[in-house]
Amino acid sequence: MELDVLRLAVDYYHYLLNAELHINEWVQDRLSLAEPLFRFVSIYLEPGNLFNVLIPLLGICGQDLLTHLVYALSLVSAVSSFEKWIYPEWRPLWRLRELYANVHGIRPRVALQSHDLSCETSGGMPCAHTMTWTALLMVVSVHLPLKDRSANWGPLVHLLIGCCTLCMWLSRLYLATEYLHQCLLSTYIAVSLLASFQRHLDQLYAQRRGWAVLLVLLFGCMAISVYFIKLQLGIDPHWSVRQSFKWCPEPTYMRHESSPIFLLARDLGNLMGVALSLPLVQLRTFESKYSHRFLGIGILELLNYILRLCTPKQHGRFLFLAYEFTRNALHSLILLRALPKLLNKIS
Ligand SMILES: O=P(O)(O)OC[C@H]1O[C@@H](O)[C@H](O)[C@@H](O)[C@@H]1O
Repeated sequence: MELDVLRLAVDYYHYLLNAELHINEWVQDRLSLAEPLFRFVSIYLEPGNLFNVLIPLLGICGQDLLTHLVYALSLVSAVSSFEKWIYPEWRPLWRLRELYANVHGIRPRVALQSHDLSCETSGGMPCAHTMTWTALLMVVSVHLPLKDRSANWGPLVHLLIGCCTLCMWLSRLYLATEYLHQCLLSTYIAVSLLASFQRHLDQLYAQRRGWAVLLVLLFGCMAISVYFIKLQLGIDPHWSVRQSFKWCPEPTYMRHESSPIFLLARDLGNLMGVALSLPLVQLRTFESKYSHRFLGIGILELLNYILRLCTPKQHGRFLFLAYEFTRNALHSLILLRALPKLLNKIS
């Protein structure tokens, strides 16, 4: 009986995945005019660019906003990378190609175009672009200097956030990197995470450094355990990378920086930087002049850019991961701890 229910659920899930391919096809057919916008959104608003460009830029407005953004988005992005590592779900293009490759199976009457940006190497669920983008918009909305927030501006701000999020969904659907349910669930997860983050904001800022560092190390150990558990169970930990290699029309479109292990190293690095900078209760209230903030953040991001260019990609996986972990940890540590102290002294 239980087995029948399970089989029914699995069948329904596969049916849903196949049916949803028509949504991607519809978006590609009907909204091709907006392709430049969709490409812009997926390239420039991807999580890596948010951390390296947009968050520091927004951080010029104030330390409180910067601290809130780095802390919340590091958590949200880490959750997304963990989920991708534990259970990498299908992406529409992989699934469609697999269905067509199966000579005995039923082939759906769907045609999807593959783009250079479609060659992602991590799983489809959750959509990291959607999660981090939604979280960023929500944090920024909390800091908008609006009078009478609830009565007049509240609905308008929510409408704006909704439109920007929709634009990200359409971009991912158009590039056939995500299914619609993955976009919807990602927004739901991001909103829920942000809501509970907001509820415990004071405690989170007041956390002790030692505990937080221990927790990040524990997350790291969990990620390594997942790898070995999967090997024990006969599950390929690199399934998503292999799918990408199999179906990407041009291997040079694939990027080291989007592989699941890299994403984990990047996000654990960000989290470690946040953990090392705790407690943040006082630091986030440090005031400084805009011109000083502009200069300080500008110099830091220039150095970060040079370090990114020097990433050792050809000297083995371990060096690459250790470098990325350290660079991201230092980046958030400086943004949250060293920068406010330095600017406060100068101002
Ligand atoms: O999950 P998505 O939205 O398809 O994105 C896949 C990856 O795309 C990369 O460009 C991002 O740097 C990663 O953070 C992200 O995980």
